[in-house]
Amino acid sequence: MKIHLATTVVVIFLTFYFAIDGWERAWIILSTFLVLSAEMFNTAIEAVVDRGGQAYHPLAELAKDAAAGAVLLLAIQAIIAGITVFGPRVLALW
Ligand SMILES: Nc1ncnc2c1ncn2[C@@H]1O[C@H](COP(=O)(O)OP(=O)(O)OP(=O)(O)O)[C@@H](O)[C@H]1O
Repeated sequence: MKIHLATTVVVIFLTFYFAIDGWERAWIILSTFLVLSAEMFNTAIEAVVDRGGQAYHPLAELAKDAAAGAVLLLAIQAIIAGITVFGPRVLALW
């Protein structure tokens, strides 16, 4: 979660540094906050599962793996958004 929050601060800074606006900024901010939200849901699901006990259970495994998978999918989407929006601008600096 700390890594996600630090990344969010950096990404928002970059949207100002590169003067990104309109739909591109909306897409970047949406992607960032979706990852944060998914991480919070993941944490909530982990807490509920652990509250039920630490013993191995296939449903506990399914719940944790699905929640972690959701975070991974949205993180991949956010990386694609970042590369699409920031990539050409970073390359233009060289
Ligand atoms: N009670 C359980 N029963 C079955 N499998 C479990 C159980 N607890 C954890 N696991 C398996 O271990 C994996 C890691 O679980 P853990 O609770 O350590 O999550 P984590 O992803 O390491 O958490 P964090 O987000 O804090 O890094 C889960 O994705 C799941 O596959």
